[in-house]
Amino acid sequence: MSENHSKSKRKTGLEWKAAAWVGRHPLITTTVPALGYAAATAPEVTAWAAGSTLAAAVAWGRAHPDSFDQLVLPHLRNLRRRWLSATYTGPAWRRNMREANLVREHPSTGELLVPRILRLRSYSSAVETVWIKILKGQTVKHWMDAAEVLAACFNAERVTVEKLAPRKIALIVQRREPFTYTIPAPEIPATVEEVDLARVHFGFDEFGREWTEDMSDKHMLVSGATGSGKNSVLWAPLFTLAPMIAEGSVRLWLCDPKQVELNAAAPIAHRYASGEEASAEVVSEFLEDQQATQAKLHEQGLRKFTPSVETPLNILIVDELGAVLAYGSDRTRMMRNRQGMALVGSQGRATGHLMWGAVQEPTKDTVPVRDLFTLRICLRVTAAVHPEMVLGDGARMRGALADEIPNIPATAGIGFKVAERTRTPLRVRAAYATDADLEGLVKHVLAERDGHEEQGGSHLRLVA
Ligand SMILES: Nc1ncnc2c1ncn2[C@@H]1O[C@H](COP(=O)(O)OP(=O)(O)OP(=O)(O)O)[C@@H](O)[C@H]1O
Repeated sequence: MSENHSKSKRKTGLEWKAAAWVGRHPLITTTVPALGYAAATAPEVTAWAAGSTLAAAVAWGRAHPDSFDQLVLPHLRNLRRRWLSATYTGPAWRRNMREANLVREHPSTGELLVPRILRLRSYSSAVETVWIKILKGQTVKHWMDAAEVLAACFNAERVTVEKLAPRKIALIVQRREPFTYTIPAPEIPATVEEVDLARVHFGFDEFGREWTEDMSDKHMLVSGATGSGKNSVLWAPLFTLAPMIAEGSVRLWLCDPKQVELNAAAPIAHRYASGEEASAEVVSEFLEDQQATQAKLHEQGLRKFTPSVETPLNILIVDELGAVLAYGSDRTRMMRNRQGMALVGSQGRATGHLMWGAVQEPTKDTVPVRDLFTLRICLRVTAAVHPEMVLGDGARMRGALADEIPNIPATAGIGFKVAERTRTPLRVRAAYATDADLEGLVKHVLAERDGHEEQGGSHLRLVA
């Protein structure tokens, strides 16, 4: 058979196109007619059922916002974005595709071929991901080149393209930047009793909710390029912990290989090390302390510890993990640090020995103990692979576009964490403590400590 015979100039019949559409959208094509039929035949019953469902949903949302936000809200958001907004529904989608030059005419029938939406998920009010079947002959590059026009058409701040399969891509559409202001340093609780380790204040999330973390047993990793604001994430929780630091039930072990960032906290630290060699000493002392506590708990037949002055919560804070674990000057020392931090990461939680670390490049080569961190925060990074390295597989696809955060001072402290239950990335911003705030924090802790210390003696021992 010749080519001409196999390709008809007639378009596929509308009824077949409609049937294909119905096949692709079974839920909507069964529920809408069913509701229409019910409303026509039994309007009162339908109105009563609709009213009760609405009332139940409102009651649920008010009684238990957490489960409602987790189980119901995402579906409502998907529905609204996909079918009720003028971006992705039939004519609007076709218009947007035409504007972005992503449509084509069928060579023989002249029919307008439009890329097809396969699925949409609105992971938060700020981000949605749209799976698309692209046209034959189109490449990811066509779409990347059109990203700016698409953002304008969708009325979005940014659109990023991910390749999934030869003719399948995902558009990650970021609607808006929720943070246009700097968040001031957290308040210091007045007394130790007011400190809730399960709700340590870090800043705010994209929904305007307070961003708090349970820091009683978390190892925290903060990743971000230079100037992304990693220090603000390390400093913010110290404000909530201040009364415990003053009392001695939280002890800070600081490693400052770059010799600048954590310097201000030296006076309130249990140990402070500046430089690589001293940092290695602190890591090994920290491990010794962990092992001694393990032995003590074992002796007393205890399996769990509660922070107190006698059994304090110890936090090892390493300003630049790379310098301690990967590109420091002494290889043997780095291997010892790796081993030490691996033991802290795997066994420290039971004895109240936690580690918090900041890193610019979150690769396994730089942070071999990466997977041992139980709370991970990804600020602005320099590569598209970094968000996945820090936050886990699929995080970027779900909207953690940390590599797309503009490299400008106004975005410092903005990043993503992953919501524990849903694995959905949450955009957050850390509070920012100015030099004066840090000075105030240190003064406050020292003054409180004086009050606690009739017994005398300094908590600080500098490692030279
Ligand atoms: N949470 C924040 N909110 C607003 N601005 C911030 C925040 N954190 C930092 N900044 C601003 O960004 C600047 C750089 O921050 P910072 O030094 O903490 O970055 P970094 O990631 O630690 O960089 P480096 O790796 O070079 O040490 C700060 O001097 C401050 O002006």
